[in-house]
Amino acid sequence: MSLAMQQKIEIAADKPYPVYLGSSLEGLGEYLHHQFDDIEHILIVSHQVVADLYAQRLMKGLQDYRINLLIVPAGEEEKSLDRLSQLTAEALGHGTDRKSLVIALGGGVIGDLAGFFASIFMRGIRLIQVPTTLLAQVDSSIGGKVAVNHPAGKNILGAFYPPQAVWTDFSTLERLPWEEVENGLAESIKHALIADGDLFQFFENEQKPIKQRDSLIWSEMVTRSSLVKIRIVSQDEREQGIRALLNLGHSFGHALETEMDYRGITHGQGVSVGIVAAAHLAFAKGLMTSAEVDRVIALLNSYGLLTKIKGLDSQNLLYKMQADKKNQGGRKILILPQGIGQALVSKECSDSEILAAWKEVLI
Ligand SMILES: NC(=O)c1ccc[n+]([C@@H]2O[C@H](COP(=O)([O-])OP(=O)(O)OC[C@H]3O[C@@H](n4cnc5c(N)ncnc54)[C@H](O)[C@@H]3O)[C@@H](O)[C@H]2O)c1
Ligand SMILES: O=C(O)C(=O)C[C@@H](O)[C@H](O)[C@H](O)COP(=O)(O)O
Ligand SMILES: [Zn+2]
Repeated sequence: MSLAMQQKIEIAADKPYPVYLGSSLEGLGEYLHHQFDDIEHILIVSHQVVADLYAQRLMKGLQDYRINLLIVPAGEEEKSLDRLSQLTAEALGHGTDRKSLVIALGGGVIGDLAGFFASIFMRGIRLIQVPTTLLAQVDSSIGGKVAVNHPAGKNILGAFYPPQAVWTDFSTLERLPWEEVENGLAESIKHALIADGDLFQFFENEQKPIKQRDSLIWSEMVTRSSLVKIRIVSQDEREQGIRALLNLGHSFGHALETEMDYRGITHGQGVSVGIVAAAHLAFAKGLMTSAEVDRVIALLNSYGLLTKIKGLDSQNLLYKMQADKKNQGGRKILILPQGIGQALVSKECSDSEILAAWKEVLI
């Protein structure tokens, strides 16, 4: 995969920040030198596998800084208060102070965990997101949501904490295992379904080059999908309105993840099954035709994404949905697709309609 030209896109927010698409890991040091004159110490938070692949390249540009690399075990279950506490102890042991910078080098788990750590350590220290999974590049690194999970609810403890910058190097996706690509595709297809019908068609038409990891098509896929997220969070940083659409599939997906104790299911798989459930609910509400529901399921299936799940109880899952952050006054609020390329926020879904949607995806 060759390096594409770097593109800088500014996110409109209370504190605007840039997303650099198609940048190079080696170039981050020069950027930091140029932007900040008061950083001496950097904490890089990563997984071992990612550090083995990319820490050296990143550190090439960081020779003038005192660097500590903190390794977090991989897995959604590590996005926890326990791991946050462990990170805090390690950071203090390394003399981290208010002028230190955190670099989150990894996927969404690292971005959310290290990001939440940065948001609360000494009441907040600076953060740069360096996303290395497809999911993190198109979704989690953008928009400032950071969090850890709780046994009773996904991302229940968190913050809106914009980074100083998002530094996206497409070449880090070269060695990403296909099952992790699938997780990113779930969110990318979600972006297409809620806001960009042409992107949905792109996913339908470009299956071969996407599966073959054609570098130009991948750059286009990451860029177009990131642009959907950038456009939405720039209009509504704190989810007062349109940003909620990015939660399509998540009321169902988060319930699955919580019910399974964040093990044996990935976030992307939960989202993929959740999109299917939301599409069935949208059909029941007259918002989608059955042909459109079939089109969504066919696209997810064509990339090998999960569209049904075994061995779970719909009543338990309905109960888990009570922890959804979109709910108001005990009423469930769901995001429903409206055809292909549009979505809406629905406050009108009854428990029996939601249970019926669950039954469509449970086997
Ligand atoms: N903050 C947000 O807006 C937001 C958005 C979407 C998802 N999320 C969160 O993101 C998390 C899921 O993120 P994810 O799907 O990236 O999973 P992940 O962070 O667990 O990464 C998946 C696996 O890929 C490995 N990996 C990472 N980069 C690699 C690379 N370049 N090459 C090879 N292996 C690599 C990791 O070590 C890990 O084992 C969930 O916790 C979800 O809630 C947050
Ligand atoms: O950025 C957002 O807003 C999203 O909803 C993106 C989601 O893909 C992501 O999983 C997010 O972390 C979910 O947010 P939450 O508020 O439901 O925890
Ligand atoms: Zn998500």
